[in-house]
Amino acid sequence: MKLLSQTQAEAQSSQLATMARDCLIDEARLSPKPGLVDSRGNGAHQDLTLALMERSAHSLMPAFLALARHSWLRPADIALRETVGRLGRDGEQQMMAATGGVNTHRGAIWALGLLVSAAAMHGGTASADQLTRTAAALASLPDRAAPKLFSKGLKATHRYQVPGAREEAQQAFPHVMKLALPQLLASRAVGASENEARLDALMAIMTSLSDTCVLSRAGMTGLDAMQQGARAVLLAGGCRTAAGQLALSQLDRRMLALNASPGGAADLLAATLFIDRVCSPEHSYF
Ligand SMILES: CC(C)(COP(=O)(O)OP(=O)(O)OC[C@H]1O[C@@H](n2cnc3c(N)ncnc32)[C@H](O)[C@@H]1O)[C@@H](O)C(=O)NCCC(=O)NCCS
Ligand SMILES: Nc1ncnc2c1ncn2[C@@H]1O[C@H](COP(=O)(O)OP(=O)(O)OP(=O)(O)O)[C@@H](O)[C@H]1O
Repeated sequence: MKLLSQTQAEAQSSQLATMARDCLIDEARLSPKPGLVDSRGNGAHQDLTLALMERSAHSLMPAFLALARHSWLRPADIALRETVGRLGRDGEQQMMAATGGVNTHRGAIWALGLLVSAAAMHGGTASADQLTRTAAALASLPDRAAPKLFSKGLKATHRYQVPGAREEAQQAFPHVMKLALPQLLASRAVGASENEARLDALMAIMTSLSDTCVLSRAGMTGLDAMQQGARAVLLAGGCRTAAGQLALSQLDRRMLALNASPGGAADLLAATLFIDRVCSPEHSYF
């Protein structure tokens, strides 16, 4: 009996890690995304390519697998928070080794890492609400081993007095739960293709996120351009309409002109796709 449940835990952990990796690849390939790396090219980035993003996503499989295994049926306590912190930092090192020192997925490791852990903590049976609340509980606990780094993201949150990646997780991913997932479902329901529905979900995040990637490179001007441009796409009817596609290409040009890239929004789209997949009733795993 014990052996059977161990085998199940192992198989399900492996499935969670595979889903997290696939969501990163789906996000990276999704096109056309404003300012971001996609199947068309490098967006506003000098040091990133689609091939590098995909290599990075593959390099993160062991980290996601370790996160799922160590979190399996565990409660949200400081011991688990510290384990997850260590495994997340190991994942960052694996990413850096795979990319020759380029930050391809730091924010994504944080968001997806917490969600993979949360799914494993629930042993596979969780709603989107439960998943994000459990991830938030974990993200809100202190990690004594966390290095005191003054990152670009922290600098932007202090300078502009806005929430960043930590707060998004600690507040149970409001941009995923209140904006992206409802938009993904609404766009699918009106007949958008899967590609268009995902782009609409990305737009929904961009209407409101204080994306510290954009703030660091292009300040408040860049953030305003991102939020207003994304609203214009959705107001025009979203990416399945000709007007929405025109607004999207205008937003893309504007982001490139400002050297802005909404990496935080891209991470939260990957998180949205992960929750959509994990909580899908068609998913045989749950
Ligand atoms: C919390 C993290 C993301 C650091 O955030 P910080 O804002 O200090 O720094 P940094 O600029 O390096 O990275 C922020 C990244 O988050 C993403 N992001 C930017 N803005 C936002 C936002 N508003 N909401 C969500 N994500 C965002 C972007 O990808 C950005 O590059 C993370 O690297 C971290 O501290 N990890 C520690 C390891 C850990 O505890 N892991 C546990 C889960 S695996
Ligand atoms: N498709 C994508 N294109 C670009 N960035 C992405 C994409 N998907 C996710 N990201 C996120 O964006 C972040 C990278 O953004 P960025 O390059 O602005 O960060 P940086 O390396 O800290 O800053 P800079 O490039 O300004 O030196 C990563 O942490 C990653 O998680």
